[in-house]
Amino acid sequence: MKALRVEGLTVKRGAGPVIRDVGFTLEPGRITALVGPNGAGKTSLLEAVSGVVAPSAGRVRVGDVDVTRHSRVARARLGLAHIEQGRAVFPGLTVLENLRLTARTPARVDEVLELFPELEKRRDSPAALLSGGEQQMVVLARAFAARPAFLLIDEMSLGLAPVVFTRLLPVVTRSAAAGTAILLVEQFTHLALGVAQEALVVSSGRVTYAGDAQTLLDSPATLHAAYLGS
Ligand SMILES: Nc1ncnc2c1ncn2[C@@H]1O[C@H](COP(=O)(O)OP(=O)(O)OP(=O)(O)O)[C@@H](O)[C@H]1O
Repeated sequence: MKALRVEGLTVKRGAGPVIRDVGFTLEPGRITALVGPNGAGKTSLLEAVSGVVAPSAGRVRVGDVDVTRHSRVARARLGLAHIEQGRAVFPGLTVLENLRLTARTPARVDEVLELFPELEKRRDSPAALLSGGEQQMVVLARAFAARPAFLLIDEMSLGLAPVVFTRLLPVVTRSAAAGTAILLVEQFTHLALGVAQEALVVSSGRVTYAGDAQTLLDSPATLHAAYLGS
């Protein structure tokens, strides 16, 4: 299976660069937690990888293909999915209808519902009637239904209580176990590091830590220093 490689990525927004010379690799089946202070550039980095914004320098490769100038749709065809911050369900459609929008086959819908037993029970409910946590599950399930090779997830916990968010994490782990490479941006740093194998800390647009996630969990001083940019 292919890896996604980011090299020397620089993104300019407004007055200047908000991402500077960032590089990392997403490997199949691995979860990378991307954490850092507010305004560090995490969302901008995801947007440059998925093609929402164009970088001013650097490259994004999917396997051997340089996708830096590819449209978002072209990247999606190569297996790159991006769940953006605040991404919503289609409220008037049932859970099943929401999933059918991205699933390639009816069998894929059934597979995804097996991953989300909570949704199976509500499959014929309009998505608007689900709780916030269940709606976020629909958003995740819709992304998984497309069986992406690479999945960028931006603050899945937004608006959710930590206890609800905790219920979503095992699904992310199962999806990685099925081969998806995942980049997980999260405000709940410790929860994200807890499910990830790799970690990237970004501070003021630069990578200040790249390596083992467990090391950051074990060393609050290292995490703190990376947040401060040292
Ligand atoms: N559309 C935009 N135009 C100009 N500047 C922007 C735009 N979007 C973001 N920025 C700026 O880019 C910088 C990085 O923002 P970004 O949202 O990528 O950071 P973040 O790490 O995701 O932050 P948070 O954790 O608060 O969501 C910030 O200084 C922000 O003000």
